[in-house]
Amino acid sequence: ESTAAEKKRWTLNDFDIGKPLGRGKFGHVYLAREKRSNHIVALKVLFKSQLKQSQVEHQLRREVEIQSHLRHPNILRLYGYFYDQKRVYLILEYAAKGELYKELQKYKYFSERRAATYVASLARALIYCHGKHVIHRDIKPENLLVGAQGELKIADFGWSVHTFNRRRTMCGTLDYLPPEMVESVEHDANVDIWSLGVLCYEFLYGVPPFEAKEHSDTYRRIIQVDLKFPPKPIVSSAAKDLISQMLVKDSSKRLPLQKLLEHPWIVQYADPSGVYRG
Ligand SMILES: CC(=O)N[C@H]1CCN(c2c(Cl)cnc3[nH]c(-c4cn(C)nc4C)nc23)C1
Repeated sequence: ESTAAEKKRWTLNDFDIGKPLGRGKFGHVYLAREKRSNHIVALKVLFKSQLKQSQVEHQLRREVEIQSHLRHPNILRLYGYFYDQKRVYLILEYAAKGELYKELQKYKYFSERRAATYVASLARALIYCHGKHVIHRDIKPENLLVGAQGELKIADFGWSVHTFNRRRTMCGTLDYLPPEMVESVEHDANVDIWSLGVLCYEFLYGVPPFEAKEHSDTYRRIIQVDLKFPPKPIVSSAAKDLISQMLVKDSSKRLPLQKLLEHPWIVQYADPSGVYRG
């Protein structure tokens, strides 16, 4: 259902612009206040010139289309957008406690309670997305923000896609498909389970599991699932068990997100409110 905010034709005059919050690849994000309602938002300003030269207009349209229709406490709202001669403006929910990766840098790694609480809330957000045939495909600390009550918000749906119905290629005959379609390894919602497993590891150890100096080494470690748990910091075997069930090469054998929420580590450590209160 579209709200009044969705229908309204917004312009820059509707907002008082505040301090810059950060820089995305295609422009800046500013704190802003909508004049009539005094509602605080984050205004993402993108330059059309840069969007054009990077051929990401279609990706941006998809991001807006997808994120504006998602309603979940752990997904950053996109209230609307507008544009002028040179720029496109996205009116986004303001996450009062900022970027999660800065917290991770500050603390090096999170406690099991904090990590499990975050992983459980992300799993719930992804279950919601997958229920709408949306896969995020870019779950990483840089795309996670923290709301006023400490709740996690998935932002930046720049890489999300609607999974088109694969009836044609899944149970239909493959006979008529050209080699490039039979060959291409189609990915499905299970890519987000893998990424959540990588994120869980990074929350607990402070580094991602397949990190290496060279990209080629990281690539090899990923395809070989070269998963090692360092002796420090000390992490429970329950956490290692969960991560091991998510970082599985065969995407159909990864622990389903619903099962993740029933895993002993989540049940024992995640705060049921989905909010880490420190
Ligand atoms: C790629 C990209 O958009 N990255 C970030 C920049 C700020 N932006 C925010 C977005 Cl899109 C929404 N809410 C935010 N809140 C903050 C923030 C709050 N504090 C106290 N410090 C910061 C920073 N930033 C945002 C997303």
